[in-house]
Amino acid sequence: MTELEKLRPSDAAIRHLVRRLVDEPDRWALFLDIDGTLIDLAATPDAIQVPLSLRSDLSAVSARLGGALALVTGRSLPYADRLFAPHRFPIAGLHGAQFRGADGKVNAVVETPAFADIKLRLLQQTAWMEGVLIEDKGAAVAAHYRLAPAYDKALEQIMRAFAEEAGPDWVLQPGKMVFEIRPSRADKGEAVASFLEEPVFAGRLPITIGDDLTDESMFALANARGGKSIRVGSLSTETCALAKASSPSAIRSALATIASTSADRTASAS
Ligand SMILES: O=P(O)(O)OC[C@H]1O[C@H](O[C@H]2O[C@H](CO)[C@@H](O)[C@H](O)[C@H]2O)[C@H](O)[C@@H](O)[C@@H]1O
Ligand SMILES: [Mg+2]
Repeated sequence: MTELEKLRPSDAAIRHLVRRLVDEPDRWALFLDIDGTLIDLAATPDAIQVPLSLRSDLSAVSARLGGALALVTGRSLPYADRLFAPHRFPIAGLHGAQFRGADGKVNAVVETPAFADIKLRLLQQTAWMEGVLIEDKGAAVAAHYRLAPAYDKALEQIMRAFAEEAGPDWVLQPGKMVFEIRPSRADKGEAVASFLEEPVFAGRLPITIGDDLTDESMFALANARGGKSIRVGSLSTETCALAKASSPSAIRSALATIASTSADRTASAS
């Protein structure tokens, strides 16, 4: 059974996507979220598993698209790079606040002493909440409650207060079993807009694929530019994505198919 045949009937948008990317590799640019989109969610941030083939499939798809593939993630740049080493893709980290274009140049918000102090006090104030994990990402911080769901409201209150104290350069970013404080300078939509100004991406239509609230801004950007937006997983909240995919596994199957389909075998992908 081929990777495409493994897809569920509800993954029609993914089959269509594969056809588009195989048939028209010069027309599209691909923007991919990481957690919950490329990689299955796990109990803790460090418990994720990156399938070995995903790295090489991403690299092959990127080559096929002439390099017009970028990762757009809430993770920090160094963390995301480690996940896909030895490959290094154009990437936006911290939900858009860190940016490395196709030319390799990095533009990133740096943490201030005041923000470092907030992170320290956040650790102290949540130390009693068994199961709550604080993920220090430099200029952003995430408070995870996947292992302690009873603390969601208490944690939201604490994070809201710290986000307010941090001032207008930071903003509260809710996500899947997590509250984050991230730089407000750029969101994922603005990051995708910046990529589209680079020569490698310019003139192409954006395809954005994500699974969470933070991805809504890049869905909206893709919709406004005549591209495609795909939300992965079950929809517990409203989304402006125009299509859906059942799971990260469906996205990986699509990438594997594109990676292994040579240009003269286009017809077999449909
Ligand atoms: O924008 P993304 O690439 O999807 O990153 C969003 C956040 O993902 C991570 O947290 C989420 O995934 C964890 C691992 O599966 C899971 O344990 C957690 O509950 C999820 O919220 C990551 O830890 C964050 O830093 C990212 O911002
Ligand atoms: Mg995600």
